[in-house]
Amino acid sequence: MVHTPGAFMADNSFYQDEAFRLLFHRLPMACMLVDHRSGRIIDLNRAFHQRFGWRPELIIGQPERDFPMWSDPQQRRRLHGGSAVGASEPLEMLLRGRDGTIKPSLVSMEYIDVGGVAARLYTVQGHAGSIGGPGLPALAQTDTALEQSQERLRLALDAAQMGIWDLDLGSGRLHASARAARLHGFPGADWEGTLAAFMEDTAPSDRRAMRKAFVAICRGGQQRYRLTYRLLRRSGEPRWLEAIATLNRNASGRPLGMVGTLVDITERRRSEQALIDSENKFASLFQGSPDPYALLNTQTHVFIEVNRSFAEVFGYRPEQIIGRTLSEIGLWSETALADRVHGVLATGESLHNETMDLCDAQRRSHICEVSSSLLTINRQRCVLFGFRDVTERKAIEAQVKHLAYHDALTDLPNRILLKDRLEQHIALYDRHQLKGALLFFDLDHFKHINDSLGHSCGDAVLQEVTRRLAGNVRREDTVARLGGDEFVVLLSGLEADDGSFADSVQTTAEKLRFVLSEPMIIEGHSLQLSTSIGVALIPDHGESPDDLLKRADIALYRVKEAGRNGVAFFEQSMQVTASKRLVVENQLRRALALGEFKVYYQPQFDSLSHRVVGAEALLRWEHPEQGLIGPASFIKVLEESGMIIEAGRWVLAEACQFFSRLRESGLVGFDNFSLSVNISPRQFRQSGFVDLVRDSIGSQDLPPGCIKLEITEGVVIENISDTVEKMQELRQLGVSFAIDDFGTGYSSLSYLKRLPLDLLKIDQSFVRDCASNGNDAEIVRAIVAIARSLKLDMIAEGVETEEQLTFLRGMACHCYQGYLFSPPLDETAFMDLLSRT
Ligand SMILES: Nc1nc2c(ncn2[C@@H]2O[C@@H]3COP(=O)(O)O[C@H]4[C@@H](O)[C@H](n5cnc6c(=O)[nH]c(N)nc65)O[C@@H]4COP(=O)(O)O[C@H]3[C@H]2O)c(=O)[nH]1
Repeated sequence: MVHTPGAFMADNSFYQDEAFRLLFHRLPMACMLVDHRSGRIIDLNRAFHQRFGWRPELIIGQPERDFPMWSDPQQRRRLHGGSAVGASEPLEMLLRGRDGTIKPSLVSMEYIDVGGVAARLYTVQGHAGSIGGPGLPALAQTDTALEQSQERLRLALDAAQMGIWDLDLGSGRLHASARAARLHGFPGADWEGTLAAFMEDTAPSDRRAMRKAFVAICRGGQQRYRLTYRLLRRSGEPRWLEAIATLNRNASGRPLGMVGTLVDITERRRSEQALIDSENKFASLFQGSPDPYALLNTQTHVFIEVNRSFAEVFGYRPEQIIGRTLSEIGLWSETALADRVHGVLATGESLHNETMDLCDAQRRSHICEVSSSLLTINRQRCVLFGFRDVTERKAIEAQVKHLAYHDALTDLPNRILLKDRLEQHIALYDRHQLKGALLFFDLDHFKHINDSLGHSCGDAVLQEVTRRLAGNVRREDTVARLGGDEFVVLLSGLEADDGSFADSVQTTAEKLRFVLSEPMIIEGHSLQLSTSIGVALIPDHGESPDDLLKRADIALYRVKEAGRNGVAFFEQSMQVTASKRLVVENQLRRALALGEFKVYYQPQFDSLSHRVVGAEALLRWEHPEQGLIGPASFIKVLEESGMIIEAGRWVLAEACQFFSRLRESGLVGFDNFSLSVNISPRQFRQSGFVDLVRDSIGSQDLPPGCIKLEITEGVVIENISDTVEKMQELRQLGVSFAIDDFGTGYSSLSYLKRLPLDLLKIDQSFVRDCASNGNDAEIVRAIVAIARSLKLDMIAEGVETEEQLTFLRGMACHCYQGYLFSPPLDETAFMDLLSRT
């Protein structure tokens, strides 16, 4: 390695003591300083350069043994052969100048301590001439030369702000130069007095230490010593002084006196202390940090230090890791990452929160954000690595991402992921002439399970359905849940060439339907599901995910319409029906906006008192071209499209206003007439329904008891507890309830018992043949018995004949509505009828 002087000096940071360097260069004798450990030349002084012509910038950093100055290597070895400590005897040597001349010189070598580092100081004290060169005149030791030399030394000491002193051990008198005296707080010029007087302000503990050291020096063979001590000045801070002294002995080794220098090192101490403080701060930050940290040597790639958190996170004890290399530990298991980190150490490049996969002692993976910075600690260049373990955070992020594309309950792909896969599959099928199918599943009457057995049971059913579907399709197929009880299966990569493609889809769909229909035991309940499946073939039925989903849904709608529990493939005609439905929907929306709806009223007649006791409000559509249309053809569309909410609100308001007009006309009273209004399931479930009823009735100042709400089984089945709660709230206002179509659906007696009902309507489907069909007669009888036992009023609807009425009256059911008495009438006709009866 080639050392440039600048680089070598920078490396020898100990050689930064400005005072020493000044003194070194001002010394009158030629001096050379060598780093004892490396053997490299640290510095040559000015006198050396002048005497031998060697230029410091070419010499500094070179190995001293190769210095061409040594003309005779044996002489050099002799010089080194002396004691390993202290100073060598002066040796006459022949030294070579830069111009090649050989100069006889008196050379001595001394081991000294420079800033805590062992160094060799070569001193050339004089020479007697030169051989083979231009030759210099011999230097006589004249007084003038001595004076000049002393003056130079004084200047050097001044420049280094050093005082000098000497102590005569015989007399105990100490002589201090003016600067040394000033350093001890004595004013004026040179000082002379006793050692005790000079040291008076020295801190007592330091004085004791000095005394001990002095005794040890006198007894031992050591000649030079260095001491630091504090002066406790009355004014201000204590000052730190450093004394470097040489002990003079006589020929028999008895100490005679001492000479030495004195320098104020308070500032140096302060900066040293500041450095220690900063190192302590660094150490406590390093150790106390919750994040793992490791310090590595840039050259050897050895771990110098790791903190507590590092040990905890990566499972190593510090002693298992400190002193070992990066490669030995294998913290970065991936070769590419390890190479990157070796690169960071080599170049000093810094990392900033770079995500890396690391391995702990148990070879477990830790995802960490790694940062690094280059530092110099104890003159060693090292890289500090900081690790933030983000394994958990990354796992959460991955989970959040997973949740965005999966259904939380079943962990199946959700609509977004399904559409994404569908998109990819469509493109793939197109390229490879393959086909696929989209199966849209709806669990028939799943709501019943949720409502009657609770949501946890419903969830368990959905999970079981997931298991069955996933377990009965191929790995390349996708099972997705779109929400609620809607599942989709994407059958992929089917061969397109033979005509049996649709058949095989049909077979798979039937198989899945069968699999789902197998009984399941959920939370102790034995359940059996039936499923409706709508199928869209890819690419036959659509080329985009949205089209395919829509068409599979249309096919599913068809299955539901046909009574559920079946499979239907999409057909173009279904699209036509769906489109027609859409047209009707648009027309209805228009009708609502343009006020084409009307309310008709069908009287309810008490055959016992021969009085009209109420009426049912029935919706009609006055179509501009088709005339008056009954609700049977459009009420379902209103319900499914959600328009029933607005239409229902309008009917309720109309009915209340009509009642108010009837009342004003004096045709009815609050206590002898009630108006029934049909409430659809969707309308009943909407939030704010109770307020809507209260406001509609209140706006006409009607007593709530004159309005009767007719609900169907659909309302009850959806959510019994919510239904009961809402009914009770309205009941408290005074509103009464009738249950329409009782017995036609799934509602059970237990439901009926829980509902706060007032009136039970006998459905016209039972009334129609009650006089001629024994079964229907029995049903009517049973319904009448139930109503009676539950203390409910009764009314029969759809009564068209006297026979029916006679039968009903025989059952003690006297109230009825039907064509026998009157069809539904518009407002005017209804008022006419009232005024006539
Ligand atoms: N065959 C026969 N039918 C008779 C006889 N007497 C009355 N009807 C019809 O029977 C239906 C009785 O109404 P619903 O059972 O509540 O059945 C209603 C009700 O469920 C629903 N509906 C009517 N208006 C509304 C409304 O404003 N809102 C809601 N949500 N549903 C309504 O539409 C259904 C059908 O209503 P409409 O077509 O008006 O049909 C009415 C009425 O015209 C008769 O003697 N023989």
